Amino acid sequence: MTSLYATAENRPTIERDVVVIGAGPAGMMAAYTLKKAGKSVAVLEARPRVGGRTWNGKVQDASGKEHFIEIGGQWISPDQTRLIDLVEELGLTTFSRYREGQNVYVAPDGTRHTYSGDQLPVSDTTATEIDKLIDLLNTKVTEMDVTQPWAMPDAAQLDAISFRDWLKQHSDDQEAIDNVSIYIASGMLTKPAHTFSALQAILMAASAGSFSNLVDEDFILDKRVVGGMQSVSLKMAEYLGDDVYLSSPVRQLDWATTDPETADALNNVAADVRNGVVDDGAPAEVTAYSDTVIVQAKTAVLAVPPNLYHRIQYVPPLPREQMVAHQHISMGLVIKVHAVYETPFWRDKGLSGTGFGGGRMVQEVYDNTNYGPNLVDDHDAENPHGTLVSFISDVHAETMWALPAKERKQRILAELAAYLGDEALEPIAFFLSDMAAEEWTRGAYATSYDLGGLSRWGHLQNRPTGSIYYACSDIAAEGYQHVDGAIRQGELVAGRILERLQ
Ligand SMILES: Cc1cc2nc3c(=O)[nH]c(=O)nc-3n(C[C@H](O)[C@H](O)[C@H](O)COP(=O)(O)OP(=O)(O)OC[C@H]3O[C@@H](n4cnc5c(N)ncnc54)[C@H](O)[C@@H]3O)c2cc1C
Repeated sequence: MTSLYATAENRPTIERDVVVIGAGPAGMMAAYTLKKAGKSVAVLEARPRVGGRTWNGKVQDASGKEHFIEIGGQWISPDQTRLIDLVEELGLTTFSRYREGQNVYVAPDGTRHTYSGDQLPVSDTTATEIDKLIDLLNTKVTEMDVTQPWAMPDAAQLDAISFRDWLKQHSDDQEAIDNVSIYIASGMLTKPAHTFSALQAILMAASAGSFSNLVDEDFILDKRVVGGMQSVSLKMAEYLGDDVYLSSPVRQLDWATTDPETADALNNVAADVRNGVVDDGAPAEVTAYSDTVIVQAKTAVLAVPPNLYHRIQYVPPLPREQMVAHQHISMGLVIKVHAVYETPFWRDKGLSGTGFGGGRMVQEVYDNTNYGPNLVDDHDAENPHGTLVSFISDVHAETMWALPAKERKQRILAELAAYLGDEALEPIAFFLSDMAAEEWTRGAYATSYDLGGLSRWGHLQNRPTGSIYYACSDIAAEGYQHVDGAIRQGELVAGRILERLQ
């Protein structure tokens, strides 16, 4: 079969052992591991940069000074050991998030309370309910094998009930539910708690080791990479050199021959791969057609988020179960808010910059001041600036994008002021990360299944299709939806491919 992409002229055709599609942390790690093991690779990346959802960015203040920000993923937690080791191997260093002083809690009635430690300053009854829900979730985590959540004995039941309704089954304290819910709904999956299942929520917690780890912001938001998380992919790109092809979206992937037995002459249906491909994962001939280069290889790594699988035309089409499953995976939605101030004024007031408020538009805020210097081009100089980061998830994000820019900014800054005081109303620079507007991502932070989808189709997500291997943080076990998960996935598929290419 031919198509526009297969027949377009003026592109070189190259041959490699493996073609990697997507230069996010997962694709880069796969290519880096394969090349170190002596295999030839080509990485085809749609964007004009590597790093995917990790992105070292800048924002300008009124005087023209540029301040460093991380538009995408940035934090590393202590359990994310594969990423921690890689950061060291690549010669990068990390620094800790500022967390000295009191945290702030804004209660449902709008009252503001300061506190220290993990325990939110709520009533004793609500505190007991929160502890009960956390214990329940921790128990469910111990029952789950994070590499196969669908195999949990009650997987189907847990996947048939929304996380919100599951919490409601176990508590009637709305403040407790809101404050437990934020760690997974707005805080991680960035979808409303009624749109994903309890099983999906338990997977999120299990992938971080326990639900308690998600609640502990000192754990989950522990460290950042000096110079930004995108540096991890940039360093691997240095090693890969000319093997990375930027601005090269893959439009078509030829991966198998059709199965003549499935042709239906009576209804004029051409042969397809409905019977599946025997020996999935075995090397075969694949051809990836991108805008700048055509790569012929023995195997392909599809390292793009699952919501974008359908952007590629597969020849022949993928087997029916994959085509069905992929329709039930979607991106969450979150705005990452960056506000830069003359100084980290909250520190002078004895505040850490950390704030929580379950049910509010801005449910979490943190001190995100950079390591040492904050200016993009002034790496050695000390400077006084401070940065806050906060997040606006799902329906709240939609509400914000519907507003005129000026009103949107005022509404968001008023939320920051509710936590840290009126000084928050006057940033010198302000930026909203909007990965939903990025054609090659289309949301944030990551993808998850519809209600019922994980137990039904999860078992397919890591299984190769013919000679196509899948790698992405969104189908990871440990480190699910995080850079660590992407790195683990890249390394895992590289290992499997190396075994098959022997
Ligand atoms: C705002 C935000 C904040 C986050 N915060 C954190 C955090 O603090 N800590 C953390 O660990 N994680 C965080 N994450 C998640 C983390 O960034 C992702 O889990 C990680 O980047 C996923 O890596 P990946 O390689 O699997 O996918 P991606 O990073 O999405 O990379 C996929 C790549 O594939 C490319 N691509 C897509 N389609 C094609 C095609 N057809 N042809 C060629 N290339 C294609 C894309 O351009 C992209 O470069 C955050 C994410 C966002 C968006």
